[in-house]
Amino acid sequence: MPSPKADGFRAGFAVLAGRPNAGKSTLTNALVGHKVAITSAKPQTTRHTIRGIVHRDTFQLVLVDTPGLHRPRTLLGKRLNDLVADTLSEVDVIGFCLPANEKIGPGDRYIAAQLANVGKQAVVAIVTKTDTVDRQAVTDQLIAVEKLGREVLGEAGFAAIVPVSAVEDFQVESLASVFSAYLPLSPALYPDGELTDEPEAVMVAELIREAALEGVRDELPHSIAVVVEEIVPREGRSDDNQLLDVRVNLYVERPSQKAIIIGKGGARLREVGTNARHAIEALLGTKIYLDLHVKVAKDWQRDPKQLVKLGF
Ligand SMILES: Nc1nc2c(ncn2[C@@H]2O[C@H](COP(=O)(O)OP(=O)(O)OP(=O)(O)O)[C@@H](O)[C@H]2O)c(=O)[nH]1
Repeated sequence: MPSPKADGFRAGFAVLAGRPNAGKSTLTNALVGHKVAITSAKPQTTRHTIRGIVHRDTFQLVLVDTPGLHRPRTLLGKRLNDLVADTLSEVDVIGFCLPANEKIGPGDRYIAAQLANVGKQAVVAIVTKTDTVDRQAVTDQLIAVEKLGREVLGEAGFAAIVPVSAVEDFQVESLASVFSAYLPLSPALYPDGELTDEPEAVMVAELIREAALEGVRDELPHSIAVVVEEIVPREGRSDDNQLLDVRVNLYVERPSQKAIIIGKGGARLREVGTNARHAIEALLGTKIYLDLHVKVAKDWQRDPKQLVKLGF
């Protein structure tokens, strides 16, 4: 591996924006490739969650996520808009995902307008899922995206427009190099080392906690503890088809809180599981099977024995 201090090395943060289903997670997986090395649980800025790290010989791109960006319906008006703009201003480049197979809609325009507010960051438009449509449709979408860029960002428009297919690995590497051009000259921010179990489990726990609190933060402010029991490779799988079994217990203090987490007929817990699984797969760059259980540990916040058991 070349020295991270080599001349010309660039490192920094990028966020993938875009409405739900635009292909952000799949693209994150494709960019990150297989294993991700994470040795520190906390990114430099605690307002972001790391989704994955792209290590290359000449640059290191840290893909982060920003709460509130993708879900306009949960935004609390201007204050949260400001927060999103504020948080986004800490990344070096923004990728804005627009699927090739769907017309640009109000959700896309809403996010585009938010990105326009951020100010100085380059916004790279990414036309995703190009494998789902024919060439002409990709061309038409590129033209529509160009027009959107000029509408929301002024004459200069988007910094670049890159068509990609994460599924067919079309232009994924080109996109990584386009991003790298906007990163500052800097040594690598995270070591390209071995994955150690402990920080990996911390990150996984954080992603599950975040998914479990989504939408119920007011009802369950500090009443959730997440314990990752084990992360083990499933036996008998080939190297290019690995699966990790991730076993997790989620502790709440009261049965009423357990009911909130689980939701009607288990619907909410299934959603939590799916969201957490996507995030963890993007982080680890490999498929996982998430075995998630909710348990009541009475008054764990006040009980030192429980706290020790829960890893505090
Ligand atoms: N054919 C094809 N399908 C894709 C591609 N990228 C994503 N998809 C599919 O599109 C759907 C949504 O992709 P995700 O990556 O989950 O989208 P997302 O933007 O992360 O969605 P949210 O998590 O809801 O915000 C999934 O069913 C993917 O399999 C692609 O390049 N080609």
